[in-house]
Order: sequence, then C-alpha cells, then structure tokens
Amino acid sequence: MGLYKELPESLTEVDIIIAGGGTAGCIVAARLTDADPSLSILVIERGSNNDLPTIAYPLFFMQNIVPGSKASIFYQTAPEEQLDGREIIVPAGGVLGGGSSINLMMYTRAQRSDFDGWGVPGWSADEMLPYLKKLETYHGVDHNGTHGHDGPINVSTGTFTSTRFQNEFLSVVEETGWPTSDDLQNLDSSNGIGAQPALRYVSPDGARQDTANRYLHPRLQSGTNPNLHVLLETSVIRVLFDDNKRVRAVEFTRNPLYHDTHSPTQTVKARKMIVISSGALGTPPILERSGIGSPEVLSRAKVEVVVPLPGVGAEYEDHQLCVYPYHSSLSPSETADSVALGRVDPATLIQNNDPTLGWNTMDVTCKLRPLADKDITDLGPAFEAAWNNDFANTPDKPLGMIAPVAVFPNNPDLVSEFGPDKQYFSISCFTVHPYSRGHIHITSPELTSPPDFKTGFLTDKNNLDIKMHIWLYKTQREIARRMPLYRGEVTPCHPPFPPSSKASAVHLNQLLNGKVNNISYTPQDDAIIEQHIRQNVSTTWHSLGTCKIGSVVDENLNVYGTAGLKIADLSVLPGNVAANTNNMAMAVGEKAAGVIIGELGLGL
Ligand SMILES: Cc1cc2nc3c(=O)[nH]c(=O)nc-3n(C[C@H](O)[C@H](O)[C@H](O)COP(=O)(O)OP(=O)(O)OC[C@H]3O[C@@H](n4cnc5c(N)ncnc54)[C@H](O)[C@@H]3O)c2cc1C
Repeated sequence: MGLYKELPESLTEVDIIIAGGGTAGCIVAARLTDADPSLSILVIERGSNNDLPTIAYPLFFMQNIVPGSKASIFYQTAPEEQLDGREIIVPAGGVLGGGSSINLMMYTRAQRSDFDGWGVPGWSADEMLPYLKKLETYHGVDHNGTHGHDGPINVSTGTFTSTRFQNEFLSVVEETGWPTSDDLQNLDSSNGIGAQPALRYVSPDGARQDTANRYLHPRLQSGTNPNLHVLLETSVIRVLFDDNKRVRAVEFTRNPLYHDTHSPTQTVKARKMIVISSGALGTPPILERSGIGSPEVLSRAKVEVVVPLPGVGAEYEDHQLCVYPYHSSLSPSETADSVALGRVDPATLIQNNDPTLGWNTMDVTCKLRPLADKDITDLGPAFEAAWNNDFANTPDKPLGMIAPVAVFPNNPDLVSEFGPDKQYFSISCFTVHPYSRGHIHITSPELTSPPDFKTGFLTDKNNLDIKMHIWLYKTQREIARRMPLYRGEVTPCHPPFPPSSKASAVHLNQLLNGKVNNISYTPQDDAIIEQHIRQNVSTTWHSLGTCKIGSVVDENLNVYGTAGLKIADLSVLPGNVAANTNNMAMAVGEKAAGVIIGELGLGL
C-alpha cells in the first residue's frame, strides 16, 4: 500500500505532486489515478492518516477541534481591534482528508446565483452541476434529477434524527412565512430559500463520508493503483522552478508534530505538474515561500520574487458565526448533551452501538432572507442601499444561514448550575455573503514562522456585516421562542440586556403561553447586541478565496506567470457561497481533476 511516513528512496521523481491531501486533494489524486493508473502521483500531506475514532464516529466531531487535537491545524490571528481585541483561532483540517475528515458533515450546496455570479467560463451552475452530481450518492428525495446516485460520497440522514426538535423548528419556519421543502439543494426549488430536514455526509449506516476514506483509501488498498503514493506527516515548504518558471520540484520536511528529531529538507521532482491543495489558509504560504505573491509581502519576508501576484493571501473570506443556546424541554435521548457535557463515557456508546454515533446534532438546514421590507429599512440606509444593490434582485441569495443543533456546544461550566438532567439546543447563525475581508501572509521564508493572519471579520466600512448579524440574532430568537420545547435563553451566551429591557433573557418552566409577539428592541438593545457580536463572533470554518480565479489562477486553475502549477482547493473561489463549503471543495476537486485529465489527454 502506497502510504508512507518517509519517502521511499526509489521515489525521487513522479509525474504529478499534490501538495496537501485534504478534501479536494484526495479527489484529484483518485480521479487522476483512475484515468491513468500508470501515472505516478505523490500526495504530500502535513497530517497523519485519518484513522481516529473521533473521525470515524460523526457524533464526536467536536473532539477534532478541541485545543491540542492533532486532527486540526489551528491558524491564529493577531489581536483584532474590531473584535474586542480578540485573537481568533480558525481550525482547518490537518489530517488526510483535510476538512472532510473533521468537519460537522452538514450537506448543503451553493446557490445557482453563487456560481453564475462569478461569470467565470466553465464555472456556471449548469457547467458545475455534473461535478456536484459525480461526487455523491444521494439518499434523499431527488425530484428533478439534480442529485448524483453513484458517486463516492453518501449523503443521507445517517442513523439518528432528533425528530421533535426538527419538526418544531421546521413548523415555526413555515408558520413565519418561509417555504420548507425536502430538498432546497437542487439549485432551484423555492430559490433555495427556506428550511429542510438536514442531510449529512454520513452513510445510512453511520460512517463519516470523508474524501480520504471514500476516494483515496480504496485505491491505495485495491492493488490496482500501484503508482499512487501518499506521504503523511510531511509539510510542503515550497515549489521550485526552472529558469522558465516551469515547476521542477517540491521542497518538503517531516512535520515536527509527529517526529522528534530535526528533519532535513528534502526535494522530490515533478515531471508533469504540481497541484497545490493545502486549503485557503495553507496554500498562500506555500506560494509565498516559493516567491509567488505581493512584492511587498515577499520583500518584508525576505523571499525573492519569482512571479509578482498581489492577490496571493489577500481577500480572505469566511462565514462569520454566532451561536445562541437555549434551555429546552428535550429529553436526554433527544440531544447530544450527554456526550458534550461529559455525562456519558463515549466508550459506552461505542460498546452499545448507539444510533446517535452516526448523528451530527444538526437536523435542519436553513437559508433565510428577510420577508418584510421593514426588516431591511430597520437596518438603516447604508444597509438598505447594499440590499438593493446586491440582494434585492437575486431572489436566491440568502442573508444568512441558521442551523439548529440539539446540544449545548459551549463550555459545560456555563450550565452546570442548572443540574445534570437538563437538555439544551442552540441556534448557529452565519452570514454567507459578508462584505469584510482579511488576509494571510508569510512573515519569513521559514515554515515555522507564524503567519500574518487577520480574519477581518466585521471590518467592512459601513458595518453591513454586523447588521446582518443583528437581523440573524433577532430572527433566530423569534423562531426559538415559538418552538414548544423552548424554555428560555442560556443567559451568559446571549447579549447582556438589562432586566428593564423587553429583550432580557428569560428562564421558563413551561412553554410561552398564547400568541407569541415579537420582542421589540430599543436602540440601546441593538447596541448591546452589536457589542455581544463583536465579543463573540467566530469562524464557521469556511475559509476561502485567498488565491482567487482571475487574480491568482485562471479558470483552468493555472497559477499566472508559471507553467505546470495549479491550485485545487477553496482558495480559488472568486466569491463566497451561501452554503457550508465542503460540497464546494469537493466540486473544486472534481473540476480540477476533469481539467487535468483533459489537458494531459489521460484515459484516451
Ligand atoms: C471544524 C470544521 C467544521 C466544518 N463543518 C462543515 C460542515 O458541516 N459542512 C460543510 O459543508 N463544510 C464544513 N466545513 C468546511 C469544509 O470542511 C472545508 O471548507 C473544506 O474541507 C475545505 O477543503 P479544502 O480542500 O479547500 O482544504 P482542506 O480540506 O483543509 O485540505 C487542505 C489539506 O492540506 C494540508 N496541508 C496544509 N498545509 C500543508 C503543507 N504545507 N504541506 C502539506 N499539506 C498541507 C492539510 O493538513 C489538509 O489536509 C467545516 C470545516 C471545519 C474545519
């Protein structure tokens, strides 16, 4: 099996090197070796194999991002003034399979207008649909043939759903006036706006569907792809070029996280191509260490310029997340609190083959935009102008996504006073087309130097992103209050409204009586919400756009000014998408493989 922790001495040169064995990288490798098994391919992955129990069982997803986990890379920003001076930590996948091995497995697809809005040849919704279908075996209802039925990634409800929680949330969304459907991910139904019962990257028998297990390992194990090689626990430092700026080789070293002794720098040559696939936060540093990037950044970092490309590492985007927990009348068998709050030993669940093991706690997928004009005008003239410009005429463009989870996801100490038998739910809200941008750049040629990273969250000059969050806060809270299982807000995790405010948090013994009226918020309340968001907004782990098509790569993913160098990961997205981003990363992998197969004439 071609899975190594040390490069075999015989392997000094291959046809194609893939720098990063993450979500997209595993797909590129698998599709290329299928197209031509004689092609020698080397994937170099910074992390370990993905054979950990926290990865195998969907329920334990949070364990992959707790501090100290080796399954994630923790990219840390400098203090960000607009976020109350906080240093934000953005985890990304750090094992084989990348984000797909550690993520929350929520299945959503980008909107038709996301693809079409880019205006990039080959990347429209209709042109990308074949790739979206190719990657999946969809176990939901497929009304109009827009889903795939024989791809590697199973999309299903998994082995458990918290049905009462799901039904109550969907009913309130529908009563409020948004559509609900069994499939909002087909690029067209209800313009993709509204809510649906969640599907996940989990097989019907409860296995996580990451791209390492679903694309790469079967080829490594089958014996039919002897020229596919995967080097684990090894970091790519940079790409080396010849005098014509054609790629020649990759420089790499063993990852000190896994190897005690100092490792020398090694190189491996690429005959045909190098594909960088190290993710939106991992790819720009590799390019910059290779001399590709903004001349100012490179000069500060003391790296010689090979190709000046100011777009590298610029324009960092993420979705920006706030999570609001609630007290509930749910029973222990309807939430994941037993695991999250340490009330049950995970080993017991495994021993009992508990159905919740194949669950990710998120039972509804929801993309919302305001129903009433007043909601827009209430957010002020600058927001109204932005809405009219960017949203009003694009009816499938949501303002945000709202994901209810049947668990208390914060520090257990915050709810210990309420006793060991209490159950919670939370509503996660994230903006999907934020206006703010950040950046990631190297600060030296060394792999080990911390990057200059800023998320830039909430830095847009007209405060439009914070307005979206204020709308999301009020909207999700009205939905929560109308669910019969709602029993009030978990106070430390909501804006600290004073007791005199009509918006102050409550803790109830029973559901809200009679007709529930919307809370009316004063300007002081809005200021308190804003401050709370600045103090709490965080990553949705949806990093993208740091090496955009049109700025760093062309539509065939070639890095401008070089030959034989491509990028295949979420750094290439020219704009944001109103979806969780795993689907897009897999689609980029499929698309990149299709382009390379065509260019190299493989499988003809
Ligand atoms: C905690 C978390 C939860 C998420 N939840 C969801 C969800 O529920 N649904 C959803 O759709 N999306 C979710 N996402 C987002 C989604 O998983 C990512 O957008 C997607 O996986 C990114 O794919 P990628 O190929 O661009 O990069 P990645 O999958 O991150 O791949 C990059 C790979 O490169 C490796 N690498 C980095 N630097 C180097 C180097 N120098 N040398 C060698 N290798 C390197 C990394 O270890 C990694 O394996 C989540 C992400 C995270 C982190």
